[in-house]
Order: sequence, then C-alpha cells, then structure tokens
Amino acid sequence: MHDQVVDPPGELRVPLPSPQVLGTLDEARAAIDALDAALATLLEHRAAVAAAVQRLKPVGGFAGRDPDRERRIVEAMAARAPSLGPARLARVMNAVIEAGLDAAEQTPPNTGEHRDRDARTFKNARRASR
Ligand SMILES: C=C(O[C@@H]1C=C(C(=O)O)C=C[C@H]1O)C(=O)O
Repeated sequence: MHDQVVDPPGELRVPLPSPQVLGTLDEARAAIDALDAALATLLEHRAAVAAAVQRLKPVGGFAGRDPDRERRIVEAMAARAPSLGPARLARVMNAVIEAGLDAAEQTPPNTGEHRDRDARTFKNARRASR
C-alpha cells in the first residue's frame, strides 16, 4: 500500500492531509501510516548519506561527532517544525544521528554492501536533482 511513496525512483512523494479533514480514527491512523512510511524511507536514505559523510571526514563515526553541525541541523529543522521547536527536535535528531552512526559502524567500509548502497544513493540523488 505504501510502496508508491518512492515514485518515480529517487523522488519521495507523500500526501500531507490537513489534520482537520481527518474525521475518523481509521482515517487518522491511515494518515499516520502513510507519514511513517515516508519517514522510514527518509531515515533509511539519511542513514546511507550520513554513512558516506563518515567515510569522507578525516575522523568519522562517533569519534568524529560534530555538536556545532548538529546544532545547526536542529536550528534549520526547527524553522520548519515550529510546533515541535528546537528542544524536542534536538532529542529526535540526537536519536536519528546516533542510529545512523551506529548503523554505519555495523557496516564496515569498502564492502560490496557499502559500495552498492552508496551507488544507489547517489544515483537516485542525481536523478532527483535533474
Ligand atoms: C554527518 C556528519 O557526522 C556526524 C553525523 C551527523 C548527522 O548524521 O547529521 C552530523 C554531525 C556529526 O555528528 C557530519 O559531520 O556532517
């Protein structure tokens, strides 16, 4: 049902129904499921890009954590998510960043899995920017 989220490949499309039009619990839950499907796709893609960053930095992984960069990320996101605000978003993004770094550490560099995943990530990003 949520397979259509990435369509065409390299582009994420998700309906953003106004909460006011959600009249039933089933409708509201279906809307949440669609948003979560998109969120999962974004999180997977973000983790792959963050893993690529780790390999490009002089010191990657948890050892190369950059609190200033993380603060700037949260500030930029808070402008788009004012009802959450910077303090809540900082908690969310701390979990997202740690999950990404953890996943990157589970996949050693220069393996076929990395190479294939990076190739897909950048091919999709290039295609999406055209
Ligand atoms: C991705 C980087 O490495 C780490 C992970 C970050 C992230 O997932 O956004 C941000 C800062 C760093 O702690 C980076 O330095 O840009």
